[in-house]
Amino acid sequence: MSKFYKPRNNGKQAVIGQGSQSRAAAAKILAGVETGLSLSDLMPRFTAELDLRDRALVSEIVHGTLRHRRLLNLSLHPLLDHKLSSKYREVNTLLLSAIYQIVFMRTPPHAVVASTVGACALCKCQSFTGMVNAVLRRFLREGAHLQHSTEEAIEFSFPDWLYNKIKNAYGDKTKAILKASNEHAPMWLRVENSKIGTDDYLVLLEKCDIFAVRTPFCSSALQLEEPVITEKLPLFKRGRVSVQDLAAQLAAPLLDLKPQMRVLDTCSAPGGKSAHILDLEPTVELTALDSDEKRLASAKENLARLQRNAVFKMLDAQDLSSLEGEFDRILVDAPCSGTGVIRRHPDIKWLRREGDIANLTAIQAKILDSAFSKLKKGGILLYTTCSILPEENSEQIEAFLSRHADAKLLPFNIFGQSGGTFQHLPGDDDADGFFYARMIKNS
Ligand SMILES: C[S@@+](CC[C@H](N)C(=O)[O-])C[C@H]1O[C@@H](n2cnc3c(N)ncnc32)[C@H](O)[C@@H]1O
Repeated sequence: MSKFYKPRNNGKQAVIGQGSQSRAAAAKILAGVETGLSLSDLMPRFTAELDLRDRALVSEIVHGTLRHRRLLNLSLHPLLDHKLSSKYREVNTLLLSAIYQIVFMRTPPHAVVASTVGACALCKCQSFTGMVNAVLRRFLREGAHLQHSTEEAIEFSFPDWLYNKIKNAYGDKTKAILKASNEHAPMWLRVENSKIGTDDYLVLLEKCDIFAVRTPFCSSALQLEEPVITEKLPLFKRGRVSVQDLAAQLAAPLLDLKPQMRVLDTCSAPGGKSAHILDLEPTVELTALDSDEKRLASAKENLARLQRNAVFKMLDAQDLSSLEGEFDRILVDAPCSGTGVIRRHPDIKWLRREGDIANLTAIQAKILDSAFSKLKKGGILLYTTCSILPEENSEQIEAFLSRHADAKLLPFNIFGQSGGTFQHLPGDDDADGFFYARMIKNS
């Protein structure tokens, strides 16, 4: 007997019921992640035809299934008599996402089964309709229980290599980090305070029945009670507000900007911190670089919405020798593992490979060195990542300081604490995981 499920043509036509389209889109997106593509590429591609409600449903199914993938697999595995060939990836992702909907979303089981069975045809696997139906019915018959594991990496659905790195770095705090990384992230706004006060914007939000709270850590930040689409935010199109996590909003103020300064943002796209720099000090001469053409275009678009100007350049920041002159302030918001923002991008858990980390740390070190060579004496370089791994953060900065005798840490206060570097952990203060290091070049 074959080890794999065989497609069967049993002559039955699956009924494509209401909701099948969104289930099929979710299954295709999840299968795409398994082939190494990111959610930011896949979501727009597979949800373009759906209305806003279905898009939100697909997003919830996809994010949740990725958050709990190992546990869902653990629960699915005993229900399968054979393996599913990778040729029929969508069958597997349909089943995983159906279990997610039944257990975590508490969607009525009959609706999940009907829409998932109907989605088989839309995923070009109608020959698996009977099998999908049988597996889900068995899951329900046997109590619809999620299997659990005593292994933390499985229980919190992290790949072993990443779990081990986090455990080595954080010991007892590991469980809290994993738990926070699997939770829904709140939506934070950054009010453009050079144009409108935070309290005034809060009033505008309330008039639109959108409720938000302030934080003691940052005067421009508002945390929404419920996420909304940006189209619903008052004056969004007119550039009075941006969506930006609290931890990211705490970066630009550390640059201690002054009027007319020359400022370099080495890794600027999609422009979140460039925009904040220009809001804090609109008179600075900002050069915004990125090595990715498409992403740089999105930074340009964002700054245009905010009615800000910068000199944009597509450039690999590992070699800045072509850039003229020196800068008073440099931000290196480096490409990183993204391990501090898994709660927003759960695909990171499955897309990153252990070997990526050494590549990233090498690139970060080169960007830091080339950026420092462009810093004026007495100038400030701010290094940030949305990573929680020491090799990209504290160890990276230790190595940098040992290479540059003319660099020294410049202490700062953040989240009520002070130091020359700061590692924020995901979920603390309702913000993302983020690392900050501020250096000054000796004059
Ligand atoms: C963390 S993101 C930057 C986010 C941005 N600072 C913001 O606040 O919106 C890192 C960026 O670095 C860019 N990048 C990666 N390698 C680079 C390199 N060698 N030189 C310049 N930019 C690079 C990526 O394309 C990506 O846009």
